[in-house]
Amino acid sequence: MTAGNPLSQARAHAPEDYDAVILSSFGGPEGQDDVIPFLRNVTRGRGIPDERLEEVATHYRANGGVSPINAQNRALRSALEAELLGRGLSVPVLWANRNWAPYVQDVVRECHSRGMRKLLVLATSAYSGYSSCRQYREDYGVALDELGLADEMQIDKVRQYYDAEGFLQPFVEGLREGLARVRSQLGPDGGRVAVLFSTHSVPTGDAEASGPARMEFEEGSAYVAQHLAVARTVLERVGPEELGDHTWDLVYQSRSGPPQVPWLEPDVNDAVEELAGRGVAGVVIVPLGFVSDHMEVMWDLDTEALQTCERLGLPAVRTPTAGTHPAFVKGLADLVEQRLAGPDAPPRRSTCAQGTWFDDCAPDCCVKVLRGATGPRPTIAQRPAGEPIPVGLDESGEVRWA
Ligand SMILES: CC1=C(CCC(=O)O)c2cc3nc(cc4[nH]c(cc5[nH]c(cc1n2)c(C)c5CCC(=O)O)c(CCC(=O)O)c4C)C(CCC(=O)O)=C3C
Ligand SMILES: [Fe+2]
Repeated sequence: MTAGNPLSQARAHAPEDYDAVILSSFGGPEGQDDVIPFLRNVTRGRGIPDERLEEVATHYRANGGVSPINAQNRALRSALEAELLGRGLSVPVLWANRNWAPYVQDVVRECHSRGMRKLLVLATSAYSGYSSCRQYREDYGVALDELGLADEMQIDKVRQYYDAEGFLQPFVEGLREGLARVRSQLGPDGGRVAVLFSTHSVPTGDAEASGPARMEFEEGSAYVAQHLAVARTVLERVGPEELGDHTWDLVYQSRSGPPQVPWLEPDVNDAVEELAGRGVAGVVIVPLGFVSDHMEVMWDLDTEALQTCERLGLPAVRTPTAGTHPAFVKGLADLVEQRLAGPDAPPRRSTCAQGTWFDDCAPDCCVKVLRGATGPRPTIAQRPAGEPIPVGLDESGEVRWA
């Protein structure tokens, strides 16, 4: 999709003069004493069993109580600011987290006291869904509400960018290298290699609620459909020659929550067991759901899933996430530039979907009502009630609004 296309125009917010961009992330502990307070922040009001918290704490404890995510975000923040400056855009890039300092509410308050009134949020999360999109919108909606600043400040958010070239490219390169490494361990007779695209599992209810309520998606879920679309594009880019004899699947990791609540499956470890039973010779795990090699990648894939492969005698590789890959930093800068008032914004392009995702979500997009609440929490980046919302696609792939 390009700038001149009426479809992408309908999805796009008008350009604005933003005072700052806020790189918005999950946050993580910076030492042993932070681990439990961090996990309490993450799970507040969410019914994660205590045993699960103790279990997850060990992942952080084994790494000195430090999550790699904060260092990765500091590096991404400065790389993005430098890239924007290189394009003549001297907008400051700040950093804020949901679950650890610097907290969203503190950063918003600080921006306000420095006279900033228009902010643009860029989340470290590429897909649609409650945890990956709407919850970021709520972080800011709730902060504005609690600070009493909703009338004084405008906070917008960059669209979901799962289909952006810069997000995709590191996965393409990683899969190429991963395949070569696994095949070199398989020897001359080779064999079938399983490509496992791994993402964060979510409750099936969240998966089904992802995307505008009346739009239809493959497997009934925008979250799942977007991952499938990216996986297929990555495979297409790598090409049949380099893929060779292979099979591929979308698999899930990092499940939590009470066992009676259904989450997306199969788990990556179960998938590996099953493939071993079917005679697969090697495995390449592509962490498709993540933008950096944080704890969920380091532990759930590099420690657990690769151990499962080793136990089954399968040569296996986990490929990198985007991190601060130059293509990713450029891609994020393009997304920001498309939102800033200016003459030469790069065109909005999608590598794999029917047009890029919406800048502003419908009120019913990815809705989740938290336990004990009477309705959804306040959000930013939402189309006002009463405005047309996307309800489906016609035969030519154009969005229908009603
Ligand atoms: C979709 C999704 C993403 C990807 C999108 C995005 O990036 O936002 C993501 C990322 C992350 N999840 C992370 C960590 C955790 N997630 C938890 C719990 C949960 N995640 C969920 C979903 C997601 N999570 C859900 C539905 C829960 C259940 C409870 C709840 O609804 O909140 C828990 C609680 C304990 C447990 O794991 O059981 C922890 C510690 C870290 C930090 C890693 C680090 O420190 O390096 C990151 C980047
Ligand atoms: Fe998570």
